[in-house]
Amino acid sequence: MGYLSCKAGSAVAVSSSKPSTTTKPPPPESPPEETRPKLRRFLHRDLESATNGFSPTNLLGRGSHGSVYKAVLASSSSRLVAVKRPSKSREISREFHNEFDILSKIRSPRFVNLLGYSADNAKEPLLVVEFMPHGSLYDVIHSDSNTSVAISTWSKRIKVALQIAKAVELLHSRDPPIIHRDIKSANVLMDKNLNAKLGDFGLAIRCNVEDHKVKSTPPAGTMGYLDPDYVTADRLSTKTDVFSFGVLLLEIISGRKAIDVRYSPSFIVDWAIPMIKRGKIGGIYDPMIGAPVDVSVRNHLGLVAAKCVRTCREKRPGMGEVVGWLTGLTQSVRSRRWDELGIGNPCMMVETVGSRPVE
Ligand SMILES: Nc1ncnc2c1ncn2[C@@H]1O[C@H](COP(=O)(O)OP(=O)(O)OP(=O)(O)O)[C@@H](O)[C@H]1O
Repeated sequence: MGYLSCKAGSAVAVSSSKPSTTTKPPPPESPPEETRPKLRRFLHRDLESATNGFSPTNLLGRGSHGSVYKAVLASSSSRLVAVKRPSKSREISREFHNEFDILSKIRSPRFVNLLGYSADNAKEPLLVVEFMPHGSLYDVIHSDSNTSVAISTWSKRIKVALQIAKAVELLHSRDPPIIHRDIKSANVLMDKNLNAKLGDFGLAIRCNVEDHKVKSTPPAGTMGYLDPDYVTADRLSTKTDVFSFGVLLLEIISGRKAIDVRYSPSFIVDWAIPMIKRGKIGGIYDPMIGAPVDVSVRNHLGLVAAKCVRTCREKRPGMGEVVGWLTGLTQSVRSRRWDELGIGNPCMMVETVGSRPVE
């Protein structure tokens, strides 16, 4: 199983299970996976009035890069959008421009897409992105809202995990590949039909064409999701995102936060993997909805997450494989076909998870 390392000058090794866009075009009836966006340029004053002067009542949330506001575009039949307004630090403004740079080149139903921007002189730049009425997956999982109820079945949770996996796979299969570097539940947003979309491309890096940037960009990401193997700039690889996705999958499975100091161990990986190794995989499932009834689904869903968070990045799967497994899981909620997928024996896998001694 190959993977892409972002080490400067390294060759691109491609996942064997990755679909090739040249040999396997999507069927004509399906929406295009990815196209180049047509962006609209807005006047700053129009976005200011669309957000009621960046009113606190329009505030959707704050992140480390700035604030996000709900806006009504009077010029587009009162369309709802989200306006991202950066904070003033130089580092943040670099992330802001990076997000524009990445999202202005790609568009997919799997992403929170860029719709437009404002770049008036003497005013701060603004990004206009799709409005996601159900907020972040983090909020959906960790709050007691009605939307939490909407993802309280295993078929829905696996579907959400698959949608995120497909979004990351889409980034990794670009030429040149894009590494997101900040996969986490707060960066997955839920649309009106509770479909999961990947957002926040502020830390994303395009490999190879940006070798100089890869070399000079120190490791970054979010504590709790960060690959322990990504310790220096040249250790960046697509497997960095695979690790973060594995943490996110454990979060979806267990309903626990990536780091939760109310528990010991507080890190979700240190909590879940020993349990899987001891053959107590049922213990990692969200007690709010109980473990999947189907033993095959119960074993393999946790196993997919465990494979993604392996300490040795070479042993982690590529996102193409993860998509294949989760696709199989969505089907095997109804029919058992795990043996055909060749994921292997869960017990064998447990022996090789992480760097801890084999039990
Ligand atoms: N397109 C959107 N539609 C609706 N709500 C959004 C949208 N984008 C962001 N939000 C809301 O705003 C909050 C802050 O988003 P933002 O991307 O600024 O930060 P974050 O991802 O939560 O944190 P950080 O930037 O520190 O990683 C999100 O948690 C979400 O609730």
